[in-house]
Amino acid sequence: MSTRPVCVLVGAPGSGKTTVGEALAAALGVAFRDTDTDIEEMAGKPIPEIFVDEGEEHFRTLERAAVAAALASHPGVLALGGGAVLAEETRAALVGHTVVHLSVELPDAVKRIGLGAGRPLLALNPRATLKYLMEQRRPLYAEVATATVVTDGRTPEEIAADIQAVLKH
Ligand SMILES: Nc1ncnc2c1ncn2[C@@H]1O[C@H](COP(=O)(O)OP(=O)(O)O)[C@@H](O)[C@H]1O
Ligand SMILES: O=C(O)C1=C[C@@H](OP(=O)(O)O)[C@@H](O)[C@H](O)C1
Ligand SMILES: [Mg+2]
Repeated sequence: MSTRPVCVLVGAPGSGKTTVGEALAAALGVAFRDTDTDIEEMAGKPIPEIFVDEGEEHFRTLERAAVAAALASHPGVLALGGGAVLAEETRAALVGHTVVHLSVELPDAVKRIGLGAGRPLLALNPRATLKYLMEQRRPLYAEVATATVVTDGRTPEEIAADIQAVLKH
């Protein structure tokens, strides 16, 4: 059996990578993995605590390692954290994989994220920070994606069905 993910999900915080990834994996009958969960297991603490105790740079180091490990070993659906594509090493590692960009515009992302609970980068001024992050990262998501699926105004199940259609092509 292949050890490559059937699909890697990238996109901004609030695009639904974790939620849609779980629905997609269930629909396909494969395992779901989220690098944020792997990082929390590696560090032995939740992501906000990693940011407080060791800082973002350390989180990014763990994230590069978690993504590389999962790309090499996870045969199911893989969701990355929204900032994983900031690393050139990770963008290079994604070449050759089936990478779906879940796109979301600011209004839906803000509604879904709320006050940014559990997302340390969005703890202060979530709307303005999210706007900045989305503008900074949009070209990076486009660079790594082999397909883009629009999520605004759609349910996770509808989005998962769209991704399944993409995977059949
Ligand atoms: N298509 C959607 N429509 C409405 N709410 C959604 C949708 N996708 C995700 N959500 C909600 O938005 C929040 C963030 O979703 P999540 O899957 O954690 O996004 P990501 O992993 O991309 O940051 C969660 O509360 C989730 O229930
Ligand atoms: O955008 C980011 O830099 C981050 C997004 C989060 O994942 P989600 O995109 O799943 O929220 C998580 O990896 C961490 O809080 C940093
Ligand atoms: Mg997530």
